[in-house]
Amino acid sequence: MIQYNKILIVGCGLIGGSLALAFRSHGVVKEIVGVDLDTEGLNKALSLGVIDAAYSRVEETVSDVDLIILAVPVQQTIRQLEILSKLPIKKGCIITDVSSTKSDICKYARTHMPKDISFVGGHPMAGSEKSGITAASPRLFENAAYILTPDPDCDPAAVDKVRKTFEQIRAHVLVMDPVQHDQIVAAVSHVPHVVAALLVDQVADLGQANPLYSRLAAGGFRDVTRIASGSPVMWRDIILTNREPVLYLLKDWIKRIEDIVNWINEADPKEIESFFARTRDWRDALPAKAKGAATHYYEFTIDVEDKPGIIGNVATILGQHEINLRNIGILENREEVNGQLLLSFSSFRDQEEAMRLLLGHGYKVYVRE
Ligand SMILES: NC(=O)C1=CN([C@@H]2O[C@H](COP(=O)(O)OP(=O)(O)OC[C@H]3O[C@@H](n4cnc5c(N)ncnc54)[C@H](O)[C@@H]3O)[C@@H](O)[C@H]2O)C=CC1
Ligand SMILES: O=C(O)C(=O)Cc1ccc(O)cc1
Repeated sequence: MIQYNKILIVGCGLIGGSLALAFRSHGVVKEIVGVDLDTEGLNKALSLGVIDAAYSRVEETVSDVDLIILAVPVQQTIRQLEILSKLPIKKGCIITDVSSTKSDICKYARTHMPKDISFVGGHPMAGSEKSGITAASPRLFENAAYILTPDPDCDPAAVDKVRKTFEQIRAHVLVMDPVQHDQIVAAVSHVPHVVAALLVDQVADLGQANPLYSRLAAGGFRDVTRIASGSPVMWRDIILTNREPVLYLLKDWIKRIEDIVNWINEADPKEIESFFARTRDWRDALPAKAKGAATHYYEFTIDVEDKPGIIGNVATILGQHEINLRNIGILENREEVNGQLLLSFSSFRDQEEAMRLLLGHGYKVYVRE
């Protein structure tokens, strides 16, 4: 079992916060310190107990940490590596990152980082369209692929330690070359993001002249465009650091769009049906989504006042009655949902019992569909 004395998380948002929570719940670390430019988010991470101490710059806390996690947008990750390369880092400290693209970062680390610092590039294939500490979850990485892209010259003991660290939070670690990584994620993540944004852009333009477009944008449109709600800064950096593979695939798209335009133009039923049949078959054959953070079988929300200690209060009520709370999260996006605090349980019995208790303590309870 891996246990670090002190981990530094640079960027206490969705991914940094989720890693901190997962490390805590799996005994990976004794103390977690956080750095973030956004003081509001950083203070929230501190008051929620996600981190033990908060700093505004890495310089203030770096000297005695054993593992540094860079969880900031891609271009900021490179900037942080530059800063770290000039600081007195503890001997044996390992640096890893979580950025969605790997070639530029790994190239920078290989050419600029001191040789006695082990940098192991990383990318958890788990996340969401939400940002910030309030969207963080300790179970985000359970059953998710976690890709590592170590340099061939990196100390194998450091790579092994990083692998074991992420396995301990129940992720499935895969080691691959950064260039291959970027080509694959361009197809399964980056181009889909561009396409989702294009779909939204088209309907948004049409909607300017007619509000019925947004009123009728339901079901399928919402499913296929969910990811377009992601952080614009994060996605800007991803696209700008993976230009070649993204451009290659978008040019391929133009050809594919031309094919579909031709089949529709020619009213070709055979081609149109066979296109929908082969894409459905491939989609249906994808492995079933593993049970992870996104799957909460028994959950409800409650209304709570925005004051310190409220989460602790709810957790205490449930803990005193030995109800196993699986996850607790603050909902920022209140669309179609009553209640700000989402509680998830492993069983229907726990959910029912928790609802009864919290109602008894005066909380307003809302069951989700
Ligand atoms: N959102 C997702 O689903 C996933 C994101 N990633 C990668 O994880 C990284 C972080 O993304 P999220 O956690 O989603 O974003 P986020 O926006 O939730 O968190 C990023 C945090 O970094 C802070 N930050 C930005 N620049 C900084 C700087 N120079 N110094 C200190 N703090 C700084 C921000 O204030 C923010 O709190 C990105 O590189 C992204 O590509 C990887 C997998 C999934
Ligand atoms: O919202 C989703 O479903 C995502 O796919 C999130 C995501 C965003 C960026 C990544 O590099 C990895 C995962």
